[in-house]
Amino acid sequence: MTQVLIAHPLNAAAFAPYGDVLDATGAPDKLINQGLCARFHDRATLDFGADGRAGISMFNAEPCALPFALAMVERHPDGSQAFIPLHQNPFLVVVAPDENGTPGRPQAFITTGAQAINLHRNIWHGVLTPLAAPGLFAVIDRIGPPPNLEEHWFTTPWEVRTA
Ligand SMILES: NC(=O)N[C@@H](O)C(=O)O
Ligand code: NI
Repeated sequence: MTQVLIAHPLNAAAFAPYGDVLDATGAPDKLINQGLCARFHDRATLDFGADGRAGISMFNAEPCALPFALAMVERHPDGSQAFIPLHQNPFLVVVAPDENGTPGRPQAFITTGAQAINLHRNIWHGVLTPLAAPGLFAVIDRIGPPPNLEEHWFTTPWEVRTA
């Protein structure tokens, strides 16, 4: 029996239990560069663990279409993971609460195209899922001893769609 997950517009409050939403909207924290640049300062909680360090990688991911079959979620016990789009296309973000070591009901969001996300350490999430090409992202996450990865494959994939 198919289980449907409705994707909603991403907002910081709904995402707060799972991570940070980064954008350049609203009042900046400071104006810099002789007033020519608005700085939205220090907007994410980064964590790379005691034995890791920060790394910046470039991802070029194949886009997916909705409805999307979400077969699995994963988590990184030793570090946070941030996805910063190098384009203005919306992408799909799926997260889930932890329930005694396995994910609970996932939540699906679609970004505005002008948002980045930072997943907090050990948060269940779907892997990077662009919804349009190019699926180009900068990713800031932990570089360190493996595995820093735990996967959970659903018995039946969730069907992710918009309302
Ligand atoms: N494997 C990898 O580097 N990326 C995943 O963790 C992901 O969340 O996309
Ligand atoms: Ni990940």
